[in-house]
This record gives sequence, structure tokens and C-alpha cells, in this order.
Amino acid sequence: MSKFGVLVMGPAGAGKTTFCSALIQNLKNSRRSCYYVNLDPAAEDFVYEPDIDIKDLISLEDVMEEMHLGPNGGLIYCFEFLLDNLDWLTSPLETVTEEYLIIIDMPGQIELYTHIPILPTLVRHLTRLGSLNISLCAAYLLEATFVVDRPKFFAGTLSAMSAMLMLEVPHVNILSKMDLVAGTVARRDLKRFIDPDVGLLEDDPTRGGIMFRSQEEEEAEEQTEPAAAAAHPVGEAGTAENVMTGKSFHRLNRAVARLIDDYSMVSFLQLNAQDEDSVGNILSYIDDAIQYHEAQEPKEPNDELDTDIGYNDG
Ligand SMILES: Nc1nc2c(ncn2[C@@H]2O[C@H](COP(=O)(O)OP(=O)(O)OP(=O)(O)O)[C@@H](O)[C@H]2O)c(=O)[nH]1
Repeated sequence: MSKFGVLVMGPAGAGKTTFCSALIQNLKNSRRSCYYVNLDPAAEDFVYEPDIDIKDLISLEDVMEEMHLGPNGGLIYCFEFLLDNLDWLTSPLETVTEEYLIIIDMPGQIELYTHIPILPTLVRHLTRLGSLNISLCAAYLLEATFVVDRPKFFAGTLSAMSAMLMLEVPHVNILSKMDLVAGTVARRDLKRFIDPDVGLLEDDPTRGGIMFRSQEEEEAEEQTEPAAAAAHPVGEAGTAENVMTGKSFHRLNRAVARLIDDYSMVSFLQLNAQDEDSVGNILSYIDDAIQYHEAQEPKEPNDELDTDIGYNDG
């Protein structure tokens, strides 16, 4: 029997929990069932109570107090503890049937999605390594207000790419809170953020920050680079090769943007969590990615109502 799920990820405050609630509401409206898993040990306010909540396994507050850790270190500890006690998560999921969409709400600490192998290990257990074999899709949310700040947008795009490469499961990137930018960004401009290209960097209307420099500024920087090299001769700590100057950043930013552009690696769906059509549209992409509909057998009308786990259409 197949199982289906979506892992909702993204930076702090991107709207993950709100999206999970909107998704649950949408599923209920279309008489579909879902099973809600909260893996954010700091999350408190839920519109829909989770069926499984990591806070029942371990408390971030207790960890921080007893292990003398900060919030990020505490979160990593909580996830290591979860991996050591994986049965706590996988046993209840064993009972979830194929009509359900398992929605997993993740924390916002960016470390989880970039360089720490905890999340790939967890995902492998939910998909290939464990007995659950969930057909899983990752939904990575980035706040759409980033589009007014291009350097932030590309940094966010890189974090989405990093998660995509680490997890190796179908991936849907989402620009959340679209309602907040609708009035401030021209539609044509917005379209370029949905499907970003390298020219986006060069057309920055503000031409601010370290990314965009005038000819004179670039020439001035070329003059100062040898000075930086002389100040840090090769062989010393912090040598010239290790010092990133403004020009190096500029080249790096361009190269990253070109990489994203050349390989068409990242494009975004638009989400307004208050708009049912917008949520429904994203759900249809998730369904396609996990091949949900293909797996649903034609059923007798009352078959799907005879279970009391999770949120069902009753
Ligand atoms: N205007 C608008 N606000 C939103 C939307 N989605 C979420 N928000 C708001 O953004 C804030 C953060 O939303 P959450 O859903 O808690 O974000 P999160 O990613 O789960 O946050 P963390 O768990 O702290 O990482 C809340 O104040 C939400 O009400 C949206 O589509 N539009």
C-alpha cells in the first residue's frame, strides 16, 4: 500500500504553518483526508491540532535549559533525539492509509536545510530506507516580499536549491504571502521572479548594495584589490585568496545567477494562503509530484469514511 506526504519547509516566518492549515482546509473542502505532523518543537498556535506533535516527544525549552543550548543548538539536539527515537514517528504513520495526505510541518532554522545531514537522513527513513516508503514531495516556501530585495531573493533561491539537492525528492518551490506584494511589484517584474533569470540581477532598479557597481566603482575596487593582497601576503592567516572583496562578490553573484538560469533549476509557484484557488493550485502540483491520483483505486462510496485517524471529510 502506498502512502503520500508533503514536507513543508522554508526559513523562519515564511508561512509554513499557515500553509499547512490552508492545505488542511482545502483538503477538507474537497472531502479528502489528511494526517498532520508537527516537527517544529517551537510551534505553538495551530488552527488544526496536529495528529502527531514533536513536543510530545521532546520539549525545546527543556533541552535549552538542561543542555545549556541556544535555540538553534536546541533544535539540532531535538532532531538528533528524534532520529534516535524514530519509532515514535514511524509507528503511527504505519496506520495511515493511501487516501491520506501526510502533511509534515518543519521548523524554520535554515541550518536544517543547508549543511546538516539530519533532514536527508529523516527523509530517507520516511521514503526508501524505512518500511513506510512514503511518496514524498518537498514544498519549500520563500516569502514573496523578498522580491523587492534582489540579493535576498537570490540568497533565498540558493537555500531552496540547497534543500532540493540534499533531499533528492520531488520539490515544489513556493513564493508565499503573494497578497503582500501584489500592489507593490509590477506584474511583468513579478513574472521574472517566478522564473528567475540572470538579467534580473543586472536590472536592479536600486543598483544598491554590493551587487551593482558603476564603472568608476569597479575600477576603484580593482585598485584596492592589490592593496588588500599586499596587506595579507600568501601564507598568513586570512591571505589574499581568502579575502572576498566587493568585486569578488559581484562575480560570485553573477555566476550563481547564471547557474540558476542555465539549468532552469528553480522556479516558483505563487501562494496566497487566504485564497482557496491559490492553495488548490499548489495542491495540484504536489499531487502530481507524488502521483497521488494515480494511486487512488475506484472505491465504494462509504469506504473512505471508516477510519477515525487524522482529519477526514466527516
Ligand atoms: N499576509 C499574509 N500573511 C501570512 C501569509 N502566510 C502567513 N502569514 C503570516 O506570516 C506570519 C508567519 O506565519 P507562520 O505560518 O507562523 O510561518 P512559519 O514559517 O510557520 O514560521 P516559523 O514556524 O516560525 O518558522 C504569521 O503572522 C502569519 O499570519 C499569507 O499568505 N499572507
